[in-house]
Amino acid sequence: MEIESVKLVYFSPTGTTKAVVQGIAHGINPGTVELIDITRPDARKQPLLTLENELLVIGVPVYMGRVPALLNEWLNSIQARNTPTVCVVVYGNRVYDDALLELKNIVTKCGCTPIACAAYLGEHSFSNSETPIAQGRPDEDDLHHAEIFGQKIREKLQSVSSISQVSAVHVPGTYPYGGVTKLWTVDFIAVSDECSQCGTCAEVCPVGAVDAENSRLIDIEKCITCCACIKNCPQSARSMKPGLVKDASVRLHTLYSQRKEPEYFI
Ligand SMILES: Cc1cc2nc3c(=O)[nH]c(=O)nc-3n(C[C@H](O)[C@H](O)[C@H](O)COP(=O)(O)O)c2cc1C
Repeated sequence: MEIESVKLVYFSPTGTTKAVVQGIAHGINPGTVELIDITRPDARKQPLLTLENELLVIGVPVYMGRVPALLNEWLNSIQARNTPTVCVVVYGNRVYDDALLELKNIVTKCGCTPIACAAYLGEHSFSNSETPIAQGRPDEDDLHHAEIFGQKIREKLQSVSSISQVSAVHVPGTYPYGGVTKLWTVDFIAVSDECSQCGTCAEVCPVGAVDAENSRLIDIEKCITCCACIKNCPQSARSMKPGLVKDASVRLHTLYSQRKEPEYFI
């Protein structure tokens, strides 16, 4: 099978998932790559339709060992017809639990044919200069790994003449899934006087939780604690208040300091 085009789909509030799937696409080296960034709420209003002659690469971060629940509706609405698909989860050096299996099962139900899956490492959303967790990842080695994985995907597809000949992929995980889908409802963002009300935080929020006129106003019922607003603030005016999320950051920094390596299944 020749790959003519790749649809690169990603949800990536702090950019690590995007970097990983782009690294994989680099290795696949197709004619064209269409980026489908589903991070912003507007982008998730548009359903995805794909066919057998396209390759779909879908990347999501791991939230509490699961596929982020806010993506369920959009992911389940994908309309595919035997589309060869690569499932990728990116996690912050703790665990990915059953998230990869969950993503694979969701896309299979939508008509996709998983041909390869992988779990990569990304700097943890809760990481900061005081309590770094997987800081700087994906790094050069991770991106090299992603490129090699991309080349292997290409070779796998080139070794068959139709999608029906592709061997099944097995990934770790069990069903019913472990992990947690309900995220914390927590008021954890401190905004300093450095804030210039530039509106970047509202723009980058994947769930529209930050008020565009007053960046101090955060709807904590909507907030998914992704930290995109903290990490993207041009004035570094946003940080974590003492409490649940900051404590988690300290705990993760202490418990998960040992470097984990990416894995692929093909
Ligand atoms: C609410 C939430 C839950 C998370 N749960 C996990 C987890 O269970 N295991 C893990 O290793 N990392 C976890 N992370 C970290 C992210 O998976 C990781 O930082 C990822 O690289 C973020 O992707 P992004 O840069 O594309 O936003 C969590 C992050 C958030 C915000």
